[in-house]
Amino acid sequence: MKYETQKVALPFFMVAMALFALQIVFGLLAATVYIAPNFMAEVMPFNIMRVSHTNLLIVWLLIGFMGSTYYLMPEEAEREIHSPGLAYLQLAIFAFAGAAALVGYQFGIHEGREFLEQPFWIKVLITISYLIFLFNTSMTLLKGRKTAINLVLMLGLWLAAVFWLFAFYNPSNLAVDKLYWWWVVHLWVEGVWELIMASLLGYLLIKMSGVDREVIEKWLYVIVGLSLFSGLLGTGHHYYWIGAPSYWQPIGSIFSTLEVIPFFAMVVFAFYMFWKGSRNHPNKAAMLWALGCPTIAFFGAGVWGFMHTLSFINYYTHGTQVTAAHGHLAFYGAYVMLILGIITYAMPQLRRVQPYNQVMNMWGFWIMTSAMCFMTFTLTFAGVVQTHLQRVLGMNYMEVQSQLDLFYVMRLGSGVAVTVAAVMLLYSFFGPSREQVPATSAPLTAAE
Ligand code: HEM
Ligand code: HEM
Ligand SMILES: [Fe+2]
Repeated sequence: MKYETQKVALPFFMVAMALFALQIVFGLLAATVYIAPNFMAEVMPFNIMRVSHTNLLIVWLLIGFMGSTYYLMPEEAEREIHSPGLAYLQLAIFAFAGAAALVGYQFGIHEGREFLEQPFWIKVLITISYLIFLFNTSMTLLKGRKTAINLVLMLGLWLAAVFWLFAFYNPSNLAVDKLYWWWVVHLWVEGVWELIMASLLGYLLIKMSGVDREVIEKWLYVIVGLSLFSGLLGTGHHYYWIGAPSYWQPIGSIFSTLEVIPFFAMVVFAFYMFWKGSRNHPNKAAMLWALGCPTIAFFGAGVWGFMHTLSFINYYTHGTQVTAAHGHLAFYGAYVMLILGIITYAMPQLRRVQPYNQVMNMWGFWIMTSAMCFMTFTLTFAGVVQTHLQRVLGMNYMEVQSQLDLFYVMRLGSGVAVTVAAVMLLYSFFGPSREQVPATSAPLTAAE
């Protein structure tokens, strides 16, 4: 760690991981309801488990993005963070807002609108915290060195704030409501968050592969261009059945198909850099995440997204378990693995015990990734059966659900495996350090 204020990232990573653990707990509860419908019905209805699960995911990913930004910004900008005090303050506000939302949900206080259920005043707190974060990191950037990595990262973070503003606009006409709802939900994960993903991956690749910055920067600009070009009009794949004009059928189908390209480019980018790179970085676990993230993102977002993105296919699959399968693998590959990778890379340096508990971390990687893939397969099979029975044969929804029990049991089983892997990862991040720096490994240079 070259700069003192990089350590600001540590509490962000700790809070993010605590919320990740909670997210998984709510996922397990919701998955149990699928098998035993009355499970906890009196204490916590399914919709509350679900909203807690999805909101915790988004909140911890955002906190993870913030921590990652604080971690890399000093190295990229070659100066200390503008104000560490502001960083701790905005984390406290954000964590308080997230916790208040979560507690409120348990009492049934929410505004509906999937993912944007937070009550108005909590949205305001989130906005304040995020603006402090943007101010703090932008000031650091403005006064320091500008690189493609920190510029693209900040662009992604700023654009995320711009689209977040549409969360405050909730028209009473349901069709118009949905139209703008997707400006947050789709344009984040299939637009501006991709800029965050590409730049954070670029950072890991520069650090670990030793490839020239110029090469990485060129790729970065291409990926940014491709993401925005395809992702903006790709929103049309959510406008098929909400009362929007019919020209969205071809526009949505064509542009969302193009969305696969930036995800593919990121896989090629990562493997090519490691293949070209000369450096033998000691943190093998972080390398595994840096390669695994774009790979699983390509399958989850690219392949599983394409599966149901053409309007004449989506006509049948819309809102079935196929969607849930895609939602899980895409979020996991693109954003969960990204943050886990950054933490795997940064933690040994933040704790000054480089590298450590790598074997445990890599087991966590393989178990969690296989379990998420297995969960995706079970939900995909469930979705295909559901689509056929419900949308082709016209069977009643609940009757169809009773045919899908086996898949739901297997989904819960893979959820248990994810939980085991999460415990291993948390131990590898925060537990006592096991491994010493092997004498033969490359010495840590300032470039680490
Ligand atoms: C990392 C990137 C992505 C993430 C995190 C993601 C996540 C999600 C989630 C959570 C949903 C469900 C939304 C809801 O109705 O509540 C969804 C829907 C959808 N996604 Fe993605 N997605 C990503 C990329 C893509 C890509 C690249 C494509 C196309 C190639 C795609 C195609 C779709 C389609 C067509 C739907 C609507 C499904 C339906 O009609 O029920 N997604 N996505
Ligand atoms: C890190 C991994 C995980 C991520 C990124 C994730 C993400 C998501 C997302 C985005 C949704 C909304 C899906 C949609 O609207 O289509 C969702 C719903 C859900 N997740 Fe997860 N999840 C994860 C882990 C788990 C685990 C371990 C379980 C437990 C088995 C689980 C069980 C569920 C259930 C039951 C739902 C509700 C599905 C429904 O409404 O039908 N998730 N998750
Ligand atoms: Fe989308």
